[in-house]
Amino acid sequence: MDRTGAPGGSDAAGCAESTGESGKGAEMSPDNRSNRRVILQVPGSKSITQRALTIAALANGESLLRNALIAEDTRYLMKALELLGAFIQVEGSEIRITGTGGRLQVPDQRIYLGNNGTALRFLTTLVCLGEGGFVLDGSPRLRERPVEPLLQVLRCMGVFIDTPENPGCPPIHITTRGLPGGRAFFADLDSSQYISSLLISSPYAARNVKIMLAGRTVSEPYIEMTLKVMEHFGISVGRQYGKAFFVAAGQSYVAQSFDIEGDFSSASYFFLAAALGLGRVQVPGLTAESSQGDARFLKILQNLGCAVSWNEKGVEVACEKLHAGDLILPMGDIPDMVPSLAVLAAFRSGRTVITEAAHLRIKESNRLAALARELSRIGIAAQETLDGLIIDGGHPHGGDIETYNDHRIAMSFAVAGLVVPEINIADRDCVRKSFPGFWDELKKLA
Ligand SMILES: O=C(O)C1=C[C@@H](OP(=O)(O)O)[C@@H](O)[C@H](O)C1
Ligand SMILES: C=C(OP(=O)(O)O)C(=O)O
Repeated sequence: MDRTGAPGGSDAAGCAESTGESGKGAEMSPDNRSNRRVILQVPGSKSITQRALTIAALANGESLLRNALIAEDTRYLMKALELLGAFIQVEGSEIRITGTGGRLQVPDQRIYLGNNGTALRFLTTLVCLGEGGFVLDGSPRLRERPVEPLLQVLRCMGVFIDTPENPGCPPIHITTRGLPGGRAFFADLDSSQYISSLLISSPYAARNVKIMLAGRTVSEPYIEMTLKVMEHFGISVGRQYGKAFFVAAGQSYVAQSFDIEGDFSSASYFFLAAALGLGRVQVPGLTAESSQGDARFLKILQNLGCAVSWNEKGVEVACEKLHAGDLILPMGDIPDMVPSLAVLAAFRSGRTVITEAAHLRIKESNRLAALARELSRIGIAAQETLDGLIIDGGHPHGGDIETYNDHRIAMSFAVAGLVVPEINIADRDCVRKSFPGFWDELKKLA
């Protein structure tokens, strides 16, 4: 299936159409809010910040990251990288980081990562570059998030790894004398982060690394993003048809200045607001040529009738009326967009079938279960399937929303709360993971 989402493409397989009366658009903006222009700021991309931090921590010399995300996840990662020997200074959204040159310090404590899945996966390979014993650990939820496919590959290369408390999950005990390198096979993965992790640290392995992918790989745009950030810091990776990657041994990253673009995942909540008729939303700092796969959410909105326009500052999204009708949307490549899409589906006339999204079960919460349950709390029929959700749009009403300590559940339902009175988010603070300023920005739409 074509997943480009280009207008006229088959991104939205099904039979969406503009019905004139039955769409919810008219009801969504009873007070003509859809015409006002609201400028909303988003922080730097979480995924790019975490790649740049990890790579800069391996580089020789001082890197400067501008417009970095400073939030709970990146703070946990920075603390971890400091324990491993990097020197880091934060001023506003700028991070100066002096790398280790790949010579890691062995911390005298476990490395605690909260619920930062990306950092857990990235550091699992990175600590293998050291000499000694390392323990990676995190919150109770992180202790349920799997790393086993990556551990198997690292064990095959000769690293000693133990997960004494929960098989394949943190705490991860790693005893190492450097990353030996060699061949790595992955099949039918539930996270792209294993591949990004191996790619990032492979230049420092003792031998060349060849990564081969068989079967299904999820969240593929994140692998491209990894390659792009590696390239920025001076390392290019050989590849064959997107299914094999080759990293030559004996290389090192070169410290760089790096401007980090705005975060499309964070911006999706404001795009959602525009789609629900809450204003012409402008988000500066985003680029149409982004390596962030989540930019595809805009294509989905366009296919549903929203107007998306770009200028040199960023993007503007506006929506008079959403197309009604049944849709099938495969979301395997952009899992973080599913909460935003699910809330949109709740307000749209017709059935939305979200597929290829089984990996949402291993995120900050089991997002498929969480979304089905919370949508039903606001009166929307939503059913979990093997690999996604079936949502029948309708007329959401108020309700108390449980967040499961998941920032994306909180932020997507918060936007629903701007359309429908009395949607109360139980734990507002959980947005600190990726977007501490979220509530202040959202106020501009209220
Ligand atoms: O590499 C990354 O920065 C990420 C990859 C995705 O995870 P999976 O590859 O585990 O789906 C995404 O959900 C996560 O928020 C960030
Ligand atoms: C899944 C996410 O992050 P991570 O895997 O890094 O915890 C997310 O931010 O939605």
